[in-house]
Amino acid sequence: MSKALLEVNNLNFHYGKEEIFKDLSFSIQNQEFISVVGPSGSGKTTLFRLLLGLEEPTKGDLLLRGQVIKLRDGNIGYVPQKDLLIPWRTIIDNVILPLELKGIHKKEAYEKAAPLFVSFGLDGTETLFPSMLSGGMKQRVSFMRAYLTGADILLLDEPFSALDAISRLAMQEWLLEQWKLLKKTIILITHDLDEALLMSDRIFVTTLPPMTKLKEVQISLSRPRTMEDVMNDSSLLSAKRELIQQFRKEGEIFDKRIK
Ligand SMILES: Nc1ncnc2c1ncn2[C@@H]1O[C@H](COP(=O)(O)OP(=O)(O)OP(=O)(O)O)[C@@H](O)[C@H]1O
Repeated sequence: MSKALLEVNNLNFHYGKEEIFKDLSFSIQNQEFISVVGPSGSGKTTLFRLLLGLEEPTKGDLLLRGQVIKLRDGNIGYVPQKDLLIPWRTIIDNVILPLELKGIHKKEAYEKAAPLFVSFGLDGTETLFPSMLSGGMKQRVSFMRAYLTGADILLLDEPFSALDAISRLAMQEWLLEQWKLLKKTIILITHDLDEALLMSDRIFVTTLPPMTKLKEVQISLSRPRTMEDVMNDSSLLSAKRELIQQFRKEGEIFDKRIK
């Protein structure tokens, strides 16, 4: 296998006395689609904060193309659970924000963003305001904004959790197309197992802190995939069973801790 795009080596991190990661190591290859699933409070968001350079490891390395990740170096983009669009800026002014922050002139930023509106399914929304868009459209705007940072890796934190089932499925299929087209590496936090099975090359399962190891499930179903393929594939059924058993185990540990 080629050299990893992202490498996490012996990561240690704690909030005060609470140890979240202890000697955690993993790596991610260029253009992989990784989902992260696991119980609430197991450190998924904290892992994203470390990758974004918003927290510093107590010990260990986080390397992107062999270089230590620095605070907001712009090589990792982020799509949050809530779109966090600025309500008083038009859609195009929202998406060019990362370019403006880099000091790129507004006219040039518009020229860069404008052609993307069609492929992001947002044609005609340029001069509208966020409140005029559906939830799925707002998440596509948010994704376009992260893409325009020029980042190699996009971190998606439950981006579809607020959408209804039909919009969610449409967005999942849309995201898979974009991932293939844009040739990015995606790490997606989700609580939806079917979503993880549909999207991922590998699923990382987080465990309650202190986490020393990510359990990993490889999804070998061929692409392109649909949700029907996921539902009809018997090998995925056993992957799902394995994931559910893992969650039950974590649930039992959690129950013991709170009793
Ligand atoms: N800023 C903080 N200060 C102190 N402790 C924190 C902070 N953020 C998170 N924690 C604690 O760290 C642990 C991991 O939290 P984190 O939010 O990363 O988990 P998570 O897996 O993303 O959870 P969820 O699925 O509920 O979003 C939890 O015990 C949480 O209470």
